[in-house]
Amino acid sequence: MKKTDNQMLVIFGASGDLTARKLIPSLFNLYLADQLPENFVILGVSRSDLTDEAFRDRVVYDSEYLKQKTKDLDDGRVKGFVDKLYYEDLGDSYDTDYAPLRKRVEALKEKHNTSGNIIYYLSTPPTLYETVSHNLSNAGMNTQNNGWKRLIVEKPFGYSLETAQELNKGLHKYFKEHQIYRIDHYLGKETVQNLLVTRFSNSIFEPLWNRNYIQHVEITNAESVGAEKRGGYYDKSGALRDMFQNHLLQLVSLVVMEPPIGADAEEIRNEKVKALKSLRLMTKDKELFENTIRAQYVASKVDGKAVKGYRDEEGVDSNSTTETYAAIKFYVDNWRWHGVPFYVRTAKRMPTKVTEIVIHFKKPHHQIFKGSEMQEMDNKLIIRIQPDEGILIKFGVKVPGQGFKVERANLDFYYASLAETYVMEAYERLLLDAMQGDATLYARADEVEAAWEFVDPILNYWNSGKDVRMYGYAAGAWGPENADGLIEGDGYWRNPSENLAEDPGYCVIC
Ligand SMILES: NC(=O)C1=CN([C@@H]2O[C@H](COP(=O)(O)OP(=O)(O)OC[C@H]3O[C@@H](n4cnc5c(N)ncnc54)[C@H](OP(=O)(O)O)[C@@H]3O)[C@@H](O)[C@H]2O)C=CC1
Ligand SMILES: O=C1O[C@H](COP(=O)(O)O)[C@@H](O)[C@H](O)[C@H]1O
Repeated sequence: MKKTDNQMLVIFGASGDLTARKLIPSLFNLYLADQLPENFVILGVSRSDLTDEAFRDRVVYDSEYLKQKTKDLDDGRVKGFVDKLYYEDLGDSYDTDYAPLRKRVEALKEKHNTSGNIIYYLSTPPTLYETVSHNLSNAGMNTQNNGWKRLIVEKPFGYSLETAQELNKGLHKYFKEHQIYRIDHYLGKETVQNLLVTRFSNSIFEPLWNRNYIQHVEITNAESVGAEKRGGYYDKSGALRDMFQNHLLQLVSLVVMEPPIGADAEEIRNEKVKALKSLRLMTKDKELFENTIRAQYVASKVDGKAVKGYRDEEGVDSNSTTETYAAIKFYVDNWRWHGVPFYVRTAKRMPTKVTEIVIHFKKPHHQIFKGSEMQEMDNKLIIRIQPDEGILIKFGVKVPGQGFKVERANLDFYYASLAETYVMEAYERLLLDAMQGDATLYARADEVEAAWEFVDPILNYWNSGKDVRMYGYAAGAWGPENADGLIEGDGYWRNPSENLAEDPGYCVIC
């Protein structure tokens, strides 16, 4: 087991949604699992006027999640965690003198013997990332003389290639790259990490993992929810920025990358950057027109209940041209993937919540078993990221009896079958990694920029004012029909159900 130094976690934006919904519950779970260091303190920081007690009430005692979680726990366990929580009010602005904050940090360090190791977690709006870093530096709080200092930065990391580059430059004025941890919570998901293990710890997949055997790769990220309470944020972002540029291109990079020489953070991230840089940029209007689809959900009924259209959501412009659905077809220009199309789609208000990667293998070159079913008989490797996490291989078997009727059978593995094993939540895993100084599951500056480089031309085209179609799709449907045309040459989108084992997909026999 890796060692976790004694340390302090300072969360900026601690009065916000992310702190209450994700960060504190994850830290609490780490505490229950005895994963926190012996001497450890969490200091929440923001502009809200809160005492330590009010902060503790807000993020622990009043939290619905923690109420459930602590229901059957003895109070001592809860109190043990709560005693590690403190709060510091910054005043009217994040752009202020951090001397009082420094004094508080010093006092807590002495009181709890946490040493000078500190993680600063920026859970504020992104516009404040550089401001906070600058003021930490002004107060001498980024120096590493008396212990390491790390900075965790939330998404979104930039709004475009240019803004991401500016942000990287801004942060690098105050922190070295090895101190910066850019969070992408998909990398904290167990099944996403398992993608590396599936590819590089088995000898049966790697020989097939290339253009000779793979027909196409399909990635679906579907959410059944709409913009919810984040309409204001989402309307300035859209599906491409919110999900595709970060989480989905991370998945793509793990599928595309070459085997790293080891499991070290830099080795893995070097390969991921190379993978992202090999995505073929689409720059001409014609290719952007042919290979990208955007759409918005419109009002409909889901399970008999009326569901609002996107433009009627709270915080969303009633003439909004922000996409809630994006489907992109692209190629990877390298030796391994030449000519293999990748189809990636992400959307809100789909029939179910599901994320999966499907590797479609080529059909046998020569079919000796005849019959219409054989047209459908390609092998698939389905890597289910969520829910019902697992891996499934579809392959043909003979139906007992006369002749050679072929049916498709499943070879599968489900994480749920590991009932005894505790599977950490993404934020738990990522927080623990940062505490231990392991950046493998965090995005590096060049990785984020390479992803933006691919996405920028698509966004520019969509926002060019040229006649780019914004399709509509009924809330609760699998996106616009026009998206079928995108994948047509390679079949159809696999519209998966929540349960992987029962999912027949679209094929004739599954
Ligand atoms: N919430 C989520 O599910 C997710 C959030 N993120 C990212 O995490 C970060 C935090 O998210 P979340 O907690 O939802 O954000 P919030 O909007 O809740 O903001 C966090 C805190 O920042 C302060 N703040 C908000 N707006 C401003 C402003 N205009 N100027 C100064 N301070 C402001 C507020 O604290 P105070 O007024 O007390 O200073 C607020 O409580 C964001 O970067 C977000 O993009 C990423 C993925 C998911
Ligand atoms: O980063 C984000 O992710 C969530 C989806 O995360 P998941 O772990 O539930 O798949 C998405 O709803 C949100 O819009 C986006 O900002």
